[in-house]
Amino acid sequence: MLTDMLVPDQWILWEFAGVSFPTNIPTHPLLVVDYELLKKGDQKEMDELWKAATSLGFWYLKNHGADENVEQMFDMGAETMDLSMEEKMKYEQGDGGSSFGYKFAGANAVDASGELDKIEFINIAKDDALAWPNQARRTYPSTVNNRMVSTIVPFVKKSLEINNLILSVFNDKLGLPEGTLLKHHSEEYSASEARTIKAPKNLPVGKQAIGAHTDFGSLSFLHNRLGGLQVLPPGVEEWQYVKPVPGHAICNVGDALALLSGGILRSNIHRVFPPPGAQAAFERWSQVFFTRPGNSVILRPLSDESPLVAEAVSKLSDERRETLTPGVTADDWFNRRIRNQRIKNRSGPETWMASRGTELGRA
Ligand SMILES: O=C(O)CCC(=O)C(=O)O
Ligand SMILES: [Fe+2]
Repeated sequence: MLTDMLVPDQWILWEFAGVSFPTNIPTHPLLVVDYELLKKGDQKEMDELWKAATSLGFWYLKNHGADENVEQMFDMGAETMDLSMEEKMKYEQGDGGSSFGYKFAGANAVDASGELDKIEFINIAKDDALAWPNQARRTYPSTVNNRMVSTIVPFVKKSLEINNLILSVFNDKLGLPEGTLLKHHSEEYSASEARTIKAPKNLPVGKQAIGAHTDFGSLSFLHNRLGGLQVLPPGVEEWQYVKPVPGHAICNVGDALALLSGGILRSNIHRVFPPPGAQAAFERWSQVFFTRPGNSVILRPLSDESPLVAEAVSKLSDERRETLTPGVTADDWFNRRIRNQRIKNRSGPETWMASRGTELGRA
């Protein structure tokens, strides 16, 4: 098993050469999937992707061709975060359960105690990027508008191409009628979005920058440069860092695909800590594209469309089957999770519990 995992002993930092990831902390290797091979329909590569997505639910993706787009997104993010707080707050996502727009650091809880998150981010709806210069969902700061054509639309399109190919591989592996998963993700407005995240430097050691969570949507295409991301792998009691590796995106399955696949695809819990060791002295930037189902898609296992899903569901405990069959729309699922994370909506630990997805038992 270990032979086909990447365990990088030697790697250089993306932007901060000379300040290396500590060697004395627990890390978790990920399988590596080659996007170029996936595109060619390489069977072995598709098997590798399937293995990763059904075991940990996280993998590295190389040869994705998006690095330049990501660097431009970081530039857009820096320009946006440099705006005055007053300006940024004009575009804040608010407490109603929508995630598009700006989120200030401390707007969300990171756990049941109500401790505050440490990151700010800007979320741009896929629907707005694709509708530009028309507005689909909301307005954005000038720093976003100015880079919509040069930076954001290309990043969104590239991310969609990649995540859609991965969806089509999953569609085949699950034995779903051709185009089922794509249809569930591209026929109507959705919560799909690009997110640029900034964590300030010198955060208090041992505090969560982003609380433990499973991702809300279907697929996350993540790019970070400094350590901090941690996963809690199945059967393990210790959180482990995922190393950022040059040229390798980090991809993971979110709750929506776990639900639609009857738990065959794994949505694994993760969180973000301040960068480890000497890396803590730097700002931490990450860039994500989240593919999420169309707003009206009902989240429940696609048993009627796939014997494989039906069989998986038949083997689940009653409790697990219930968790995986919320039977609500993707819009409601997403809105509930976002809304109950917002500290303004908190009445007590129960608000945090109401923000949970498939983490139950592991969070
Ligand atoms: O910043 C990271 O490395 C991960 C971010 C993340 O998990 C998220 O935004 O859902
Ligand atoms: Fe996440």
